[in-house]
Amino acid sequence: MSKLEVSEAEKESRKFDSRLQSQIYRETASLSVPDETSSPCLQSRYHPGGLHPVHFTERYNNGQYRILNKLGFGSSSHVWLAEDTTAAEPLSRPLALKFMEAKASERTLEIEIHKYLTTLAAGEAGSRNILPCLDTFRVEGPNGVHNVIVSDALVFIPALCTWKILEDLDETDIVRQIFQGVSFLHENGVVHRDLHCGNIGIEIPLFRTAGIMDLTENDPPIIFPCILSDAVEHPRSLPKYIVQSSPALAAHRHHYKDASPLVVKIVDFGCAFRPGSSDALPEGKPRRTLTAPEVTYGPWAAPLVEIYSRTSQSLFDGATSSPLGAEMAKLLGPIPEIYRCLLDDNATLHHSDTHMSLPNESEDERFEISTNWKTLETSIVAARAPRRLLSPEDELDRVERDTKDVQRFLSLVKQMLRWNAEDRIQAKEALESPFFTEK
Ligand SMILES: Nc1ncnc2c1ncn2[C@@H]1O[C@H](COP(=O)(O)OP(=O)(O)OP(=O)(O)O)[C@@H](O)[C@H]1O
Repeated sequence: MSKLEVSEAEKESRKFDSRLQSQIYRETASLSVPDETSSPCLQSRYHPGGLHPVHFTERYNNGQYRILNKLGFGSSSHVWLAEDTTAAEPLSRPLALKFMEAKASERTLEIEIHKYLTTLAAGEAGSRNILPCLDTFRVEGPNGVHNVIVSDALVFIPALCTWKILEDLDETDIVRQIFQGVSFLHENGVVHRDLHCGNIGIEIPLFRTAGIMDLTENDPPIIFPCILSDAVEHPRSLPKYIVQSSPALAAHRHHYKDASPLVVKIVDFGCAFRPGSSDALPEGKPRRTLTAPEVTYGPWAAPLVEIYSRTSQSLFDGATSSPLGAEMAKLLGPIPEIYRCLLDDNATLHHSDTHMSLPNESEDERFEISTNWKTLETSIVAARAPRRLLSPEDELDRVERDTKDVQRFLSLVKQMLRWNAEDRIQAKEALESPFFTEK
């Protein structure tokens, strides 16, 4: 790189810093404080064993990665947007740095599995649907030693739902690529165990070509200073300010208009494990509403329904008046004896038998279940109505087209929602389903 180029890059970076400073205080004045920045949250997350206090423009890994914004947070980490200051490309590619809590960093299975998947033959069908781990390093700070995983920054399904961008994308292709990724994981002996929409990222070609500045142009960081009334000195374990997560890479719909070929990337191997290996089952708890009943952790068909209905609403919410088991029974049929404890939301299931005899459905129950599937079909077709107003004729055509699609989609979902694990369709078989082949 020539001297001139270096100074141009520096200039750009200074421009960004001053833009950041002026935005920070303007934004904090006008916004209400979101959950992640509230003080109980602060106290519970920044302490020895907890999160590392990360600040803008800090550099990590011997100065290589420079922090620009916050992308998100999960149960055991927070994820930051960064650039690689040593990269040879003229435009910085957006990177995600996942800083794990110090306590969670003692368990290294996530990194081990992530690296293992990254090293598997690139090009193997489905491997491109797993987010590669580009680098890892460790940071020592006031709260302990933290593992950091570096990967490409992506945009996630919940953000696409919020911006109402999913309808501009080919959702069938998204669902197909999720199956390809899951099939790749299973063929390589890895079970993800926490497949929710927040772990399904999308990469569009623009992410590789535009550079960080363009991708985040209208998305200045929003921060909330940490003002501690009774603290004489600011504790080192706490950050000086909390940054609101900003998942907005290229937040404008026109960026997604010609977004193909978009690539789905499955992320977060914090709950993943390799059955049959000597790995201990990770401590992380997947969401009850999404994972299979035999592990009290239910069917991953749920995030697919969120995508296809474009609502970001889970198939089973687990928060209504009826317990999770009763919600599932409305679609899967009478609850087998062995799962009756799912009728008590606080109960935990202690068995690993995946085959059981199913109770017979009465005529009334059969009718009720098929009505419930019909209701689900109607609600997904309605939720798929486009933003722009259609003429009555066009709306009729749309409903007819979507009804056929949704019926094919739900017939696949039905094959995933079975009490007996052995009766469920495998990810590989699903790729041959009419939902994909008859489109
Ligand atoms: N590569 C990435 N690019 C952009 N944002 C990301 C990336 N990876 C993670 N995020 C954001 O950070 C959030 C948390 O990440 P992740 O799920 O890996 O953390 P976690 O602590 O393991 O969370 P949980 O176990 O609660 O799912 C994601 O839901 C997403 O919003």
